[in-house]
Amino acid sequence: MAEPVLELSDLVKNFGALRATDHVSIDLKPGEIHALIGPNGAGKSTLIHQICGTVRQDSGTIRFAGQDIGHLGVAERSRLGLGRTFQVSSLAPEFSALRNVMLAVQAQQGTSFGFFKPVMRDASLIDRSMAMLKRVGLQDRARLAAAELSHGERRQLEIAIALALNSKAFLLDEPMAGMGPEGSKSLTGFLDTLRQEAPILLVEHDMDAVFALADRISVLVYGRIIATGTVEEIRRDPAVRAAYLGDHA
Ligand SMILES: Nc1ncnc2c1ncn2[C@@H]1O[C@H](COP(=O)(O)OP(=O)(O)OP(=O)(O)O)[C@@H](O)[C@H]1O
Repeated sequence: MAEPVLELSDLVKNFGALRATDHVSIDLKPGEIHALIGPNGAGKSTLIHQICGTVRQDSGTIRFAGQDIGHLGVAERSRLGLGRTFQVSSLAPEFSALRNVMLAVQAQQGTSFGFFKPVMRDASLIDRSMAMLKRVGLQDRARLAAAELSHGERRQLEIAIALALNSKAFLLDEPMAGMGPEGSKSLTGFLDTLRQEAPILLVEHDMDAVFALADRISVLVYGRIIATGTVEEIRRDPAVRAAYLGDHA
């Protein structure tokens, strides 16, 4: 059995009297898409934030690529290869798609805003960033400002950035949100190929996408994992049906 790329053990996070993460243990194995589903306010985003370091856990451990990362900052985790996209976009809206990718790569390399090598003249950086835009199908939109891209294209751009950062795992927080049926369908197809690059922890409410993509699903309710299993196991699970899936199953 392959070692997990990412492993959360007994993670706890309280916001005052509210326990948002209640002894959560899940892992992400090479090549898989592990979906995290659950009702609004169940604690899915809080969990993603703990993995990438924007929220610090009260107790429990987070192992990534063979090391304990629970004490590391956001930038260090990103440098180790944790690629993430958020519900709220982290793109620079006035910069071109290409420049957004280039800045992310530069920041990761720790060479940001060098005086001696202006970013837009760094040919190898441009080539690498263009290759990533091509990978997500945005090569013809490279010169447009991020603000001019459609919602779906901005999501693709965030994934291009995660790819450019040589991510060893992708954390995707509701990538289908705000997409029409066509957009969701094409993103589902894309995510299916993305798993070849690195495994994906996918927070998603779109159950069609989850059922189409997930190798395993974990169900979070009031901060606790109530079940982890294959699509079929989760669809059949009476506790999951009662707490979340209902008619979706
Ligand atoms: N910084 C914070 N301070 C206090 N409470 C918070 C904070 N962040 C989240 N919470 C609370 O923690 C709980 C879990 O929220 P979280 O956003 O993680 O849920 P979610 O499963 O991602 O929901 P959704 O599906 O709506 O995105 C909620 O009750 C929320 O109000």
